Amino acid sequence: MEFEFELSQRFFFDAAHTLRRAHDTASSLRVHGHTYHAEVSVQGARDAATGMVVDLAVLRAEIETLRQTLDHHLLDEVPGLGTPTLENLCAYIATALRERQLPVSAVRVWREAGGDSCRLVLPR
Ligand SMILES: Nc1nc2c(c(=O)[nH]1)N=C([C@H](O)[C@H](O)COP(=O)(O)OP(=O)(O)OP(=O)(O)O)CN2
Ligand SMILES: [Zn+2]
Repeated sequence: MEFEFELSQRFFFDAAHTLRRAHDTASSLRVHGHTYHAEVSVQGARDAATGMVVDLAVLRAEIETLRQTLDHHLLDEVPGLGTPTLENLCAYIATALRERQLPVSAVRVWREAGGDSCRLVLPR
């Protein structure tokens, strides 16, 4: 029987943004920062030779490359992100890593301070 595994790695980044929205706009409109936390999950069967779904060192290296496009950036100006919401951050991270041929199954992004969290589950 072939098992399916899910590996996950976490990272964080500090970034600024503004957020235009109908509700409670004053503070959100000013440029301000957050510490964002993210967790990327990859899913699949083991490679018979390596016993791995994907080498965690490879995943970590790809995440670090991606992280550099977000950390200490003004998210409003990050190409391809769109409005800097948690949803768009999840989609941005998932898209970037899938483009690197990683079998991403889910991405979660959250902010500890306000308790906000968003999880994106991708179809297989
Ligand atoms: N569907 C979504 N709704 C909202 C999002 C989101 O990402 N998806 N984000 C926000 C705000 O960014 C969030 O409420 C935090 O408020 P913000 O003005 O950005 O910063 P604060 O300092 O007020 O929040 P802290 O988390 O306490 O730093 C709203 N809706
Ligand atoms: Zn904010």
